[in-house]
Amino acid sequence: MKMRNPPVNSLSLEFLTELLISLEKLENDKTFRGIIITSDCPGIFSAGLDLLEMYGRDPAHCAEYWKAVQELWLRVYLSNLVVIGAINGISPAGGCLLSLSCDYRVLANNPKYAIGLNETLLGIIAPFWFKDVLVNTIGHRAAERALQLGFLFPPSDALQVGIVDQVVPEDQVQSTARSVMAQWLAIPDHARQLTKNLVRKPTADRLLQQRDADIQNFVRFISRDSIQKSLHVYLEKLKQKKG
Ligand SMILES: CC/C=C\C/C=C\C/C=C\C/C=C/C(=O)SCCNC(=O)CCNC(=O)[C@H](O)C(C)(C)COP(=O)(O)OP(=O)(O)OC[C@H]1O[C@@H](n2cnc3c(N)ncnc32)[C@H](O)[C@@H]1OP(=O)(O)O
Repeated sequence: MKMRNPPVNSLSLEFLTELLISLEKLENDKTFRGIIITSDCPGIFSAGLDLLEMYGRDPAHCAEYWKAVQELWLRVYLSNLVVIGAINGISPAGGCLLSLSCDYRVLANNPKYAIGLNETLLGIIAPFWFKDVLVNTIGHRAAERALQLGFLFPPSDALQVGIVDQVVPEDQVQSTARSVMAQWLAIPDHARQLTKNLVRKPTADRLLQQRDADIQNFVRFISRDSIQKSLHVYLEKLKQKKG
């Protein structure tokens, strides 16, 4: 699955909906046993959640958006398919969550391709289920530092901390992802799927048990004047960077 939402593969409501529909189709087609998620935007896996879906929007829109974000995460995280991330670009915040929700992550060795939950740098916080997935992946202490400081790990650090499973030369990302897929597909589906569910369900259940409350919390938080101001400042910084 090649993500194509130029210029930066931001996860807008429309793009999330497209991804959800595509994933559902693949899940329902029994001829598919695995997917490799990668990007068609040069140098960018995904810029994460679309800031314009959270800035200057009314509460109803924010609620609809957050529901779609939850939905995509649950679908990827709990997918019965083998999901491999072929991460061929930078993947901050929501882009990192998407990567972390794969069963295996292969990152291209380019110092620009940083990965991490950088929410605090935007003046916002990573929701508890983003945090849970990071803690599950790199452990409590490393996650505590990474989350507070908004670390974006370059490939060598990403491998060391375990946020990705493999770092390979850029031209080998897709072929490596395909070899990894072959290894994973050698395992009988029912055994692998039940095991995946056993490991991941408790984390997913934490959100499933309070989805509506999570949406309300998000809407309340994102609608605060101070948070809207932080988003404004961050968006201005992105604009000014262009010069
Ligand atoms: C109680 C608590 C309850 C709940 C929790 C509450 C809140 C938490 C909510 C959400 C968590 C947030 C998760 C996220 O994912 S936030 C997004 C994080 N993403 C980033 O920080 C990346 C920002 N982008 C960049 O750093 C660069 O754009 C990038 C390195 C990806 C690419 O750089 P490049 O130089 O190639 O392109 P740019 O010129 O910077 O960008 C082109 C164009 O795209 C716009 N852009 C970039 N990123 C985003 C984005 N994430 N959303 C929307 N738009 C984006 C950028 O502004 C440019 O636009 P334009 O100037 O109009 O061309």
